[in-house]
Amino acid sequence: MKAVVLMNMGGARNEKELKEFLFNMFMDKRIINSPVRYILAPLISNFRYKKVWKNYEKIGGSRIYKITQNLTNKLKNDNYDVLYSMRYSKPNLKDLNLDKYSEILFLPLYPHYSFTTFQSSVDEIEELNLNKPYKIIKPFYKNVKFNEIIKENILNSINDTKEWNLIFSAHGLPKSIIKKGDTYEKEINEHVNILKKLLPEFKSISLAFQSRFGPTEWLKPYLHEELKKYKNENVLIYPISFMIDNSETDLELKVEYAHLAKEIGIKNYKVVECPNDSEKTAEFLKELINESNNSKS
Ligand SMILES: C=CC1=C(C)c2cc3[nH]c(cc4nc(cc5[nH]c(cc1n2)c(C)c5CCC(=O)O)C(CCC(=O)O)=C4C)c(C)c3C=C
Ligand SMILES: [Fe+2]
Ligand SMILES: [Fe+2]
Repeated sequence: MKAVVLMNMGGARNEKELKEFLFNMFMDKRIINSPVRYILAPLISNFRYKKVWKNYEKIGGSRIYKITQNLTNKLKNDNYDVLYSMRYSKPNLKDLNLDKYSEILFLPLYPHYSFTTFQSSVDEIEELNLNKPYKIIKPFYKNVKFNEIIKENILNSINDTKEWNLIFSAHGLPKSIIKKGDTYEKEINEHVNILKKLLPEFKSISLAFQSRFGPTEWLKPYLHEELKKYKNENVLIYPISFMIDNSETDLELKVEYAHLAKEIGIKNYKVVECPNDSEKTAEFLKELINESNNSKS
């Protein structure tokens, strides 16, 4: 029997899970590539989780689990089992009982490559030392079906596109990681260009980066700076880095940046849903899985 494993970052449904998530994230060499992580991971997780959980409570915890579980159920069929794993929270890949499968197809749910996301998932797969055939589906931001879903979600959120300024909000990344050869920024720019060509006319279309963390320089423009340009205007945000809604979209974009938008005097501020567990997303992923199962390498 074959298995397909959906892989995602993880998230927090309670305080304990948040502490674990933060600890595991900052212990990942793809996030902090120096032994200083052995000091920073316990420090950041211990000092941050209580304060951050107060914010997570506003959204009742992360939706990443529920949606990933629904998507997993929708993909189930007679030809292969479908499972999911989370990089920084349970179940981790090593917790799944993969021994019983003859072949495995891994599907990291990241549309773009980054050392910190896709490559970190590859690390996790390699650590399993599997002695059976397996494949890993590559980032899929160029996929036509995927981009049709994004287009549809954007257009279903508003009526007159010419009245709205569309901002693609990408999760940020430290510039130091890009300098080491991470292609994330390049792929995000390419993705924005693909989507621009598919979309009708908006008042404006731009790209900004959310979630800067710590004192170093991250990819720019920062979303909080970009928003300042739109006093008395309508702003529609599309969270371009994510397949599935999570605290970065439900809390950061829909609560925290929404609050900032109000302070700035933005007229209307809306955030588009991610592809999530819709029928169309399940169809798209089934196609991606079938293409991969039928390909040689
Ligand atoms: C050094 C810090 C971080 C890097 C680099 C980073 C990259 C990165 N993250 C995502 C997706 C998600 N991140 C999420 C939460 C989250 N991310 C960081 C830090 C970095 N992310 C922190 C500290 C947190 C926790 C929240 C907080 O304390 O502010 C999540 C959400 C999890 C959830 O609970 O729902 C996702 C998803 C991407 C795609 C990415 C690089 C491209
Ligand atoms: Fe993050
Ligand atoms: Fe964030």
